[in-house]
Order: sequence, then C-alpha cells, then structure tokens
Amino acid sequence: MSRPDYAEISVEHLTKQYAKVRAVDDLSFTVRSGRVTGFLGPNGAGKTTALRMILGLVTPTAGTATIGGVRYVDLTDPIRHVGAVLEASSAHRGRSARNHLRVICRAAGLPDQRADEVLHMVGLNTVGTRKFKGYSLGMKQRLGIAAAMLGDPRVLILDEPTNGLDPEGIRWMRDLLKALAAEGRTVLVSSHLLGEMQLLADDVVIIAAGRLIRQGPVDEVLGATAGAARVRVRAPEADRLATALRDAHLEVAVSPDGSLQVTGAEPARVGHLAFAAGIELHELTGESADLERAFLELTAGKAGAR
Ligand SMILES: Nc1ncnc2c1ncn2[C@@H]1O[C@H](COP(=O)(O)OP(=O)(O)OP(=O)(O)O)[C@@H](O)[C@H]1O
Repeated sequence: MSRPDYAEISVEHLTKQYAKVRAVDDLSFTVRSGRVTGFLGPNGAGKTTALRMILGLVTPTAGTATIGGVRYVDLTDPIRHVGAVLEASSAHRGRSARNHLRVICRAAGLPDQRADEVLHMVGLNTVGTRKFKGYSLGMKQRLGIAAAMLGDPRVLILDEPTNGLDPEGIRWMRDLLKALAAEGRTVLVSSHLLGEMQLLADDVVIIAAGRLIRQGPVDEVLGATAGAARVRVRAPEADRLATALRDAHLEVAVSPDGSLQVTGAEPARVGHLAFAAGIELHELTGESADLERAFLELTAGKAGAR
C-alpha cells in the first residue's frame, strides 16, 4: 500500500459553474498517498463543491477528478476504494449505530462483523447498541468515520470532520487520521481550523474564490510566506542592529513598537550577529512557523465568501 509519490487523487482543470457563481474555477492539484493533505480556503472558496465533484456527487462543468486514475463514478465497488465523511453522519433515529453500519455492510456485500470492527476503531464499541437519536455531535462524527472505514478504503475524504468536536475529540481525530495515513492511505481533509491543520497536515492545498492559491508540503508553503519562522529582537541601537542583520543578508522589518522582525534565521544566529557587532540586546524571541499567518497572507484580498 505504500506508494509515497503516487498521486492518488488527481484534480485537473476542474470547474463548476452554477447559475451565477463559478464555485470552482480551473482547479488542478494532486493528493499523495501516505500523507494527510489539508484542504484549506476561506468560506465559500469552493472546498465542498470540489470534494463533491471528486466523489461524483456534483457533475463538473469542465475538467476531471480521478482517484487512482479512475473517476469515482467508474470505480467498481467504490466503498472498498474511497471512504467519505461529508457532514455529521445521519442515520435512522431509532436505529442503533451497530445496526446502521450493518445495513450498509449488507448493501455493500461486507460481512456483519465489519460493523463491530469499525465501531471499535472509532471508540464507539461500548455504545454501539444505543439508538442514534441519543448520540452527541461528537459521537455522530465518529460514526461517520466508522461508516467511511467499512470497506477498508485506501482513500479517505473528509469535509470539516472536527466540526462540533471537543478538544479531546479533535485530538482523537488527529491521531486517527495520522495513523491511517501512516498505513499508506491517502487522507484529504478540509478544515477551517488552521492551528489544527498545522498539527495534522503533511501537505496543504489552499484555494480561494474557486482557484488554486498554493499546494505543497506545509513546511515549504510556510517557508515561502509570512508564515515562516521569525525572530523578534529588541535593542537600544535598533538601527545599527538592522544594518548588521541586513549586511548578513537577513530580511528585517521594523515593528511599530520599535522591535525588529527577522525572517530567515534562528535566534542563535541573530544573537551571534549582534554580539559580533557589539550591540546590546534587550529581547531575543523565536516565533515558530504559523500556518494561519501564511494562509492570511496568501488569501488576502481574494474573495472567499461569494
Ligand atoms: N448548489 C449550488 N447552487 C448554487 N451555488 C452554489 C451551490 N453550491 C455551492 N454554491 C456556491 O458556490 C460557492 C462555493 O461554495 P462551497 O460550499 O463549495 O465553498 P466552501 O469552501 O466549502 O465554503 P465553506 O467553507 O463556507 O463551507 C459559494 O458561493 C456557494 O454559495
């Protein structure tokens, strides 16, 4: 199952034109196996529409989306290839989670025992016989994942799976998705929670107004933007320090409070350069890379909500 460089999901020139809105506009990106890919964009960017086109639920106006080289609608036995969690799962209110999963198993030709296996996987085994109507939002999210995993798919697609989860649930979801990717599966997950994505994703695909803004490994995307690691430094002779740092080819910005923001160096290097120039420091703080800062820079001015 491990084919690390294999583009498991391939989106090419995908476009969806609704009457008045071009929800997705000539969008191309790839999603690799063995990694978690975060699908990010402001509200209305077109994430849900793109995921629905990948899953054959919305017909593209133009372009294609394939999974392992095959369009979803052409997959034989799709439940064994692709699992999807599109919204908090719904089920018959009076039915138990276990029976709900068994109904899907029977329709898909899977053994009943698979229902118990996936209930165990998502931590619902002790409540699997309780009726769905008593489930919390977090339990419904877990049930959605359980249903998606029934066919042991190699590709998982999730739209905002952490919606409504408490911090413990979010952490559980993160650990599960990372573990599934570590098994060689392809995990594509949309989310608004950028802090969470920074902890979860290996790669990101960022879109705005239906178009691709950036895709690649999180580290690369951060390194090329305002989200890169920075050092904040304060000195009585700020001008002289700025000159010394720029002479060493570092990028230096002066903050309104007089401190300097240095991009492209570790605190130790900044401290060393100051010491070598005989400049006294009053503060030297490393700021780690930040996906939220990168996202805001990349999507600034690009209409999200449309
Ligand atoms: N069935 C539809 N008919 C008309 N317009 C639609 C339809 N579905 C989506 N849209 C529009 O397409 C655009 C993209 O919507 P979409 O739900 O795909 O964005 P999103 O990135 O998932 O947003 P959010 O983060 O808010 O969920 C929006 O302007 C939306 O109003």
